[in-house]
Amino acid sequence: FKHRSAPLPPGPRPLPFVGNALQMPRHNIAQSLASLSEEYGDVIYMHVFGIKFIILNCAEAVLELLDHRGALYSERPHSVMAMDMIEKKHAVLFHQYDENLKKHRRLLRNAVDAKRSEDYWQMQYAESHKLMAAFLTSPDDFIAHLRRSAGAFTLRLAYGYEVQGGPGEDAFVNLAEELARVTGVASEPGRWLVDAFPWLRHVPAWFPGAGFRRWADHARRIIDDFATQPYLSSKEAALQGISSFASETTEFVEAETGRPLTRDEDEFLKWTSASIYSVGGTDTAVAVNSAFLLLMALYPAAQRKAQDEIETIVGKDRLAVMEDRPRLPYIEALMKEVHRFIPITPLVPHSTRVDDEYRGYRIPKGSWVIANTWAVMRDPRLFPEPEVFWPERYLAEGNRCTEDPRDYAFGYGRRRCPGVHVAESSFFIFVTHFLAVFTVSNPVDERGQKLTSPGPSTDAHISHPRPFRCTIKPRNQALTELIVQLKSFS
Ligand code: HEM
Repeated sequence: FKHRSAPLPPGPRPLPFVGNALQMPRHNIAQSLASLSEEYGDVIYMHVFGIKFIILNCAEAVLELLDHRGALYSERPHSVMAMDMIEKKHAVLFHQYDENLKKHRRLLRNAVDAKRSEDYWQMQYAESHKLMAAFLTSPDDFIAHLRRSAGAFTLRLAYGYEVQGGPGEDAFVNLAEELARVTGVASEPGRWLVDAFPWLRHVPAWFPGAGFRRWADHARRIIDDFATQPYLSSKEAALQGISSFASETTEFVEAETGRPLTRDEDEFLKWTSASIYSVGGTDTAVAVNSAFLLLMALYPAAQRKAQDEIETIVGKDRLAVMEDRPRLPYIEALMKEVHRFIPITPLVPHSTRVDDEYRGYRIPKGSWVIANTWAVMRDPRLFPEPEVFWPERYLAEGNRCTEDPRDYAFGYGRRRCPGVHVAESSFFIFVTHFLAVFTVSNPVDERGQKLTSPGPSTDAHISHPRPFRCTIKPRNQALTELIVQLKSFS
């Protein structure tokens, strides 16, 4: 009762019936929500057609609610479109916080925790060699190469599946791309009227104006194909002696129970495996690696400094390995600064099952409690002069900033990303291999206009830099030859 009498957090004045629908930003959403703090403070309330949003624009509020009060704030917001109509509720990312989710996360942790992720280094090097070779052959297609490479790694990890052909040629990689598109559209907050009026879901698909139902049917088919087909392929791979997350987890559960997987367990593991490939490694790796390329093209002094460090510590005639990582402090700082400057998951939605109170304000149960990670990364109290791309800020030669942007970039509390170790080793390998072999320069936008800053990224829930072109040129003859050789062995 105490909570019910507290006022809601401040926010833009709503209109009758539609609430804040007209003030809810549609473009550059994270930045626009962050700018509301000037008028309303760090914790903001808005509602759109009855859906309640609490926007958290500072680290203190994000950590207090999503981390320290994690027992209350680990739900996902209920979205009729994303969860019911396209039945993504089976998917780990959209799962409610219950015993099943804990089980999914336990299985994932077993496979990708800090220690186990070392088992994948060889696989990651091999993929990186292929990626560097593809950059040598057709550097302008760098995004397609990044996408293929990320898909290849996660398909191998999750299912033991080897990607076939070049960019755009593998059916599973194409499916993942379609899935990323579908998921982004389905989960945009407040986009679908059906979220406000759940009874609309019962309107037949042929009914005029019921386009959302047809769209949901299409999305459901994509998601089913996506979860099922590669999972079936993992069983074939296992028969040929190729192990994977899916096959090793099957063995693990069967050894524990002393019997084959039941149908329900098989279905369950299908969705855990799908989370590695869908939520996990694919779209995120493309986003973070392309953010890195764009930033290196924009800030050549930082690129040069990173290349010098690699040449001094690793040398000019081999590629870095994970054991080199502790000896490359500038690279580590660079990776942190990429995560800070272009956060690829700028808005992270959680929800709460109970009414709560924070700073004297009421947090109604069921609200979308959105961590604005973009705002945290641009907070001058944490990162002085946040608009400056400055990896040195984390080092003794800079201002020894002790904040690590990765504490925010991978989410919060009990829903924090389970794939962080695999993600960071992939990123390290990409950064060091790329900078040893290539230099990137001349960033221009789609219309050929010179870029001088990264500009806002896309508004999808995994946010990518907007399309850009750049020049990627080899800089080291010996390593170029090495890449060609390694490619021919793989
Ligand atoms: C640069 C790469 C990555 C970034 C920035 C990233 C970031 C995130 C974020 C922000 C979340 C939401 C956390 C929250 O709700 O508080 C998340 C969830 C998740 N991530 Fe990652 N991730 C990355 C790579 C990966 C990889 C490689 C895997 C798998 C091997 C993975 C698997 C997952 C899964 C399964 C979830 C859902 C967890 C849940 O809802 O409980 N991610 N990630």
